[in-house]
Amino acid sequence: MRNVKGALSIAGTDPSGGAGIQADLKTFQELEVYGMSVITSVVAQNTLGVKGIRHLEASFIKEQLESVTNDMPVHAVKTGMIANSEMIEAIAEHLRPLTLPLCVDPVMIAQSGDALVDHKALQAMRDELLPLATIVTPNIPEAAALTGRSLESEEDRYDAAKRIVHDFGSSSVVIKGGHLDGEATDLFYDGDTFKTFTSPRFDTLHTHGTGCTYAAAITAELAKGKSLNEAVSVAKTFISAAIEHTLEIGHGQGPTNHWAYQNTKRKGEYV
Ligand SMILES: Nc1ncnc2c1ncn2[C@@H]1O[C@H](COP(=O)(O)OP(=O)(O)O)[C@@H](O)[C@H]1O
Ligand SMILES: Cc1ncc(COP(=O)(O)O)c(N)n1
Repeated sequence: MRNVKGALSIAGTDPSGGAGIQADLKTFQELEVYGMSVITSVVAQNTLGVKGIRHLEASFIKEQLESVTNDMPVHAVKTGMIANSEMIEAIAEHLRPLTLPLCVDPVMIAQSGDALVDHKALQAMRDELLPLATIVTPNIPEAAALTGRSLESEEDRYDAAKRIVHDFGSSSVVIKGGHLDGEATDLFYDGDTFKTFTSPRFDTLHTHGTGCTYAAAITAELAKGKSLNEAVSVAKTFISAAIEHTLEIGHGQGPTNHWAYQNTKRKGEYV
């Protein structure tokens, strides 16, 4: 078998292609990692919002997981939208013995404001999934929901990062700064040191799937054996290019540009 690195996304779908499984597979491919996917929920959504959701049974999610991990080269895993505690428990039970690098993107609501998971899932996320996470990637509202505290100040963000690592057991966390004002600054903490990753804030409405894409880029880099610091650094560059060179498609909050990173790297500038 050739030295192929593989990444598995366990998430919901987005038929408009900008978020969920679809965004993850595009991101894995752009970072030259073989992408695989297990679907948790089928979502009818686009750049204007969520119209409907059909959840798959936890037992069938387990069957999908077994199909992939019993046969294919999985070097890192990402979890995205997981709608209820039964799914979370089944996924955690399968992942626990595999001890693979795991990026947990604690998806709760879509950019449109539509809820994607039920409230019981939050406790299961804390109890079952966060202790397995190599890194967890909440945005500001998700970090507030996980810690049960509001994140108004910079100090609140530092405290939330410490709580997620020291109380919930994740090896590291990056609290994403998309919901802040000013520069787009993400706060990384690995239980020992803090590090910020900053980019200019691009003035655009089209940020559908930014969190998914960012977490998928981290997962792809972990699959290649990169360190957490290197993985987050590449993901930041990847998502910044994807937002800056927006495609301006869809009638609402459009998707990011998943090929902007490679295009810019190959040509020195985006062409
Ligand atoms: N307008 C923007 N300009 C530049 N970077 C952004 C912008 N919005 C979000 N980001 C970056 O995109 C990544 C995803 O963050 P965020 O949008 O907060 O996640 P989510 O989609 O989960 O809400 C982070 O690195 C964040 O800093
Ligand atoms: C299946 C699925 N997963 C996640 C999101 C959140 O996307 P965003 O990154 O815009 O918050 C979404 N809209 N749909």
